[in-house]
Amino acid sequence: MPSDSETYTIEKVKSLIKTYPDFPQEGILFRDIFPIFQIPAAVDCLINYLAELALEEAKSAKCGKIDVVVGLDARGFLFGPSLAIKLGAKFVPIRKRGKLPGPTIKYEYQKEYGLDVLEIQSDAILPGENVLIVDDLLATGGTCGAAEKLVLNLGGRVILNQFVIELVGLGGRKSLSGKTMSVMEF
Ligand SMILES: O=P(O)(O)OC[C@H]1O[C@H](OP(=O)(O)OP(=O)(O)O)[C@H](O)[C@@H]1O
Ligand SMILES: Nc1ncnc2[nH]cnc12
Repeated sequence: MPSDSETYTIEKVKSLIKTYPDFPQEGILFRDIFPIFQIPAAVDCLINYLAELALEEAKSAKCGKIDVVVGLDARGFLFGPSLAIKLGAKFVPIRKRGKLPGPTIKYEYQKEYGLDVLEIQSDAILPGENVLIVDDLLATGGTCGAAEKLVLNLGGRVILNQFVIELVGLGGRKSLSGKTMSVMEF
C-alpha cells in the first residue's frame, strides 16, 4: 500500500500542532494535537518514534520489557493503546473521578487550570510490573505526578513518563519522580 510514513519526520509532525491563545481560558496558549490525527502517516511516524524511545529506555534501564502502558484521561488514550501494541504490553487507563467501575484507588492533584481527581482500577497493575506512562502533554506535571503516585501505590515501577508535547516554561518535569521524555518542546 502506498504510504508517505517513511518520509514523515517528527519536525513535520510538530508543524501540524495548532496553537490557540486564551483557550479554554484567558492566558492559556492551547496546543492542539488533533490535526495530527487527520494524517495517518503522521500518526504512524509519531507512534513509531514513541515506541523506539521506549524500547531504548527499557534497554538502558536494564528492566527487561515494558509490561504496562498507562494512558492518561483523555488525550493519553490517543497514544496508549497503539504504543502498547508496539511494545507487546498491556494498556491500562487512568481516568478522571467516577469513570471506572469496580474497586479503584484515587489521587487528588492540581493542574494548569484547576483541581481534579484521578483513579485507576486496583487490579490493573501487578506488583513489580514495569510501567510506561503516556500523555499528550506535560504542563505543570500535576496530572502525571498523580499518575505516578497511583502506579507506585499499586506496586508498579515507573520506567518512563512519555509525552508528545512538553511546555518547558512550566517546569513540570521537576515534580515527576520517574525518568521523563518528550518528543516536542514548546
Ligand atoms: O501537566 P499538567 O499541568 O497536569 O497538565 C497536563 C494535562 O492537562 C491536559 O489534560 P486535561 O486535564 O485538560 O484533560 P483532557 O485530556 O481530558 O482534555 C493534558 O492532556 C494533560 O493530561
Ligand atoms: N497549554 C495547553 N495546551 C493543551 N493542553 C493542555 N493541557 C494543559 N495545558 C495545556
